[in-house]
Amino acid sequence: MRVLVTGAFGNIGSSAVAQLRRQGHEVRCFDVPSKANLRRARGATNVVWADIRDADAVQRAVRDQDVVVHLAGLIPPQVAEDPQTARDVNVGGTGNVLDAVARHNSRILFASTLDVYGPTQHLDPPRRVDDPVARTDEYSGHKIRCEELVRQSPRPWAIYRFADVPPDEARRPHPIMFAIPLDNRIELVHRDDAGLAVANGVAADIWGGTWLIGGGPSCQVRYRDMLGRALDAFGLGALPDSAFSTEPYCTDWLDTEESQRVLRFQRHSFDEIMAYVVECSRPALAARLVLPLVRPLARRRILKLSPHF
Ligand SMILES: O=c1ccn([C@@H]2O[C@H](COP(=O)(O)OP(=O)(O)O[C@H]3O[C@H](CO)[C@@H](O)[C@H](O)[C@H]3O)[C@@H](O)[C@H]2O)c(=O)[nH]1
Repeated sequence: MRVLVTGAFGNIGSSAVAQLRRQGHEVRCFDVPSKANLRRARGATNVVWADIRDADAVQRAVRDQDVVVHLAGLIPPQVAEDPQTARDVNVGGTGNVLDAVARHNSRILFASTLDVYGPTQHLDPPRRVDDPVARTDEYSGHKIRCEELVRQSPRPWAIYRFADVPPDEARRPHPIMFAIPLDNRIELVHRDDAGLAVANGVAADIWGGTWLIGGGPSCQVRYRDMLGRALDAFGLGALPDSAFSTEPYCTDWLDTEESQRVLRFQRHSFDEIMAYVVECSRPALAARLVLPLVRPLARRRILKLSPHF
């Protein structure tokens, strides 16, 4: 199949592209020429460097494509930094893709998120596809609006709601890490499993459906487990509970039984995901050697990001 992937050099995108190509699909990559993307794209072929807000560029890229995997978008915490731009990219960009898909008789696989459920810790897990959605911030509002637009498409569509997909490079410390209560349920999915779900999906019977993409029961943990594992790996040790919010936050465990049955993508456990994350973000040897010396300073700098501490 000919598959256009927007946001092709992002976290999920780069894994999806590799696995689509491995499965024999003809992949065209669409992304913005940011420094990070140009670095990731070294040696890549069939690349369209353009902005998803550019309707003409999107039309040209979608022509002749059987499926569009639409991943291009801004995610938290960047969304909050410039909400108007984020809206133009996330909602406006999706509108451009939907227009092009309709014009060129293609299909759309749209990337959404479990954030659309809002805070759900007061409910029994897991979250299911038919649970109600609730806008709690800009990002969830964008994705809920995009899901509505996608469902109105005259062409075949599918929506993937992704759990947390840790990237293959260190997440910079940011105040958002303190916004999640430590006992919040959270589900992870390995980026290669997320990419495999995309690759397996384009030729599967997913159309007209919404699919939950999490790592499955072995990846359902508490935020405390996930963060603790990462902090320990860097020799930073646990941070005080009082640094973390107690306000409900939108992460939860997902019912992935049906998506796993159809997409066969869950290949990594929580332990394997965290080992991968630690490996990818491991500081250079020199930095590791001085880490014990700067540990108190590093902890203080991270804790300074907490509005609760
Ligand atoms: O103005 C912009 C901003 C970003 N991007 C691209 O969008 C992609 C975003 O990827 P990344 O930031 O690594 O996030 P992912 O974790 O891969 O996010 C995917 O999964 C999220 C749900 O977890 C979805 O919200 C996103 O749309 C989808 O790309 C990258 O290729 C960016 O270059 C654009 O094309 N235009």
